[in-house]
Amino acid sequence: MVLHSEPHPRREASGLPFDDIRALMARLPRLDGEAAARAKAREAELVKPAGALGRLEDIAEWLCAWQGKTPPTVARPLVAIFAGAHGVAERGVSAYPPAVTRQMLDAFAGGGAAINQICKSFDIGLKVFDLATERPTPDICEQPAMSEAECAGTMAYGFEAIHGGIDLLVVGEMGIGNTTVASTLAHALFGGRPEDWVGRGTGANDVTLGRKIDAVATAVRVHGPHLGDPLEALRRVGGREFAAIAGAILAARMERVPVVIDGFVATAAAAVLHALDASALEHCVAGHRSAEAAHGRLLERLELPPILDLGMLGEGSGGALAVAVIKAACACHTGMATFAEAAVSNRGG
Ligand SMILES: Cc1cc2ncn([C@H]3O[C@H](COP(=O)(O)O)[C@@H](O)[C@H]3O)c2cc1C
Ligand SMILES: O=C(O)c1cccnc1
Repeated sequence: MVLHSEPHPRREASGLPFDDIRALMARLPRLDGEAAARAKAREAELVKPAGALGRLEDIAEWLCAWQGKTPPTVARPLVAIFAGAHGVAERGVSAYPPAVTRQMLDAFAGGGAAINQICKSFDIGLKVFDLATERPTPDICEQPAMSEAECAGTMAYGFEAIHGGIDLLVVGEMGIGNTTVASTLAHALFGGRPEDWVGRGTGANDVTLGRKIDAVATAVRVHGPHLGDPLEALRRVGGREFAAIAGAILAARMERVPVVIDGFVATAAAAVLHALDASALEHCVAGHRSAEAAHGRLLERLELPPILDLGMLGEGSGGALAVAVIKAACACHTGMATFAEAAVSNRGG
């Protein structure tokens, strides 16, 4: 496991750092249609009834389309966990105290967290990005979480997730209180009522749940007039791990690295890119639908059906487990014999 710490907004000197992000968003690469067509044709030849591998066939095609090659590979998958700390957590919006975030960073480094075991089980790399967790972002109910420079700089820091020649990226997170932030972002981006987007996170009781709903409603009211721009929403009612995840997904798109989105929190970060450009998540799959009810709602809005539905809670864990399915899809697509090679009679009609 590799631990990275402290993001540095690199663009303090620049006038409008979001312009750089918008410039990237204006030139998103598209999928490789020829690779996708080759993959589809091969699926039809493999020794199985047509469509018998179900969604695995779509996944293999998606990998080829975004990696721009047939056969695809899942030889160097990576889970990137972005850790952030949130001023809003001081409002008592989580079942756990804010100190747990840094304690979990130690657990990741020591190999004792759930995500360590899942990565080990399926030979997945793990990098943890500590986004200044000793310095929580201001309470979003009172102030913006980040300046524009810090937000854009943290997105740029997220770009580093794809360095090192990876062929599949899982985006995950750690940050006590961040389901409240995710709910606020979702409410800011999609409207509705605060309670539509709020759930129990790590196990909030009814009192804590009430505080979560209040916090979401307050933050959206305080920043209301500015939330029409998704990047403004990200910097005002988001947090550092949200910015870094959005940046990592964007960098992966530019480099044609397919992405697996983990739970509710990672999906809320991804939703910012989707709000900027509805095609921005075409290189992504949802690895897992978490126990948070609002996650399902968000995935429906983004038209991202989850691969798994196991009631897991963040840390990249559900996304990492989905890598096992994606590896199997890749192995079948690559290693299976065709009807001709296996000398099995193809169907007559
Ligand atoms: C020990 C522990 C390990 C975790 N791993 C992920 N989360 C998950 O819970 C947090 C968000 O939930 P809330 O908004 O209710 O605080 C995030 O850190 C998330 O990844 C954890 C939470 C805890 C307590
Ligand atoms: O789905 C998630 O990301 C999630 C849900 C609950 C708690 N922490 C994270």
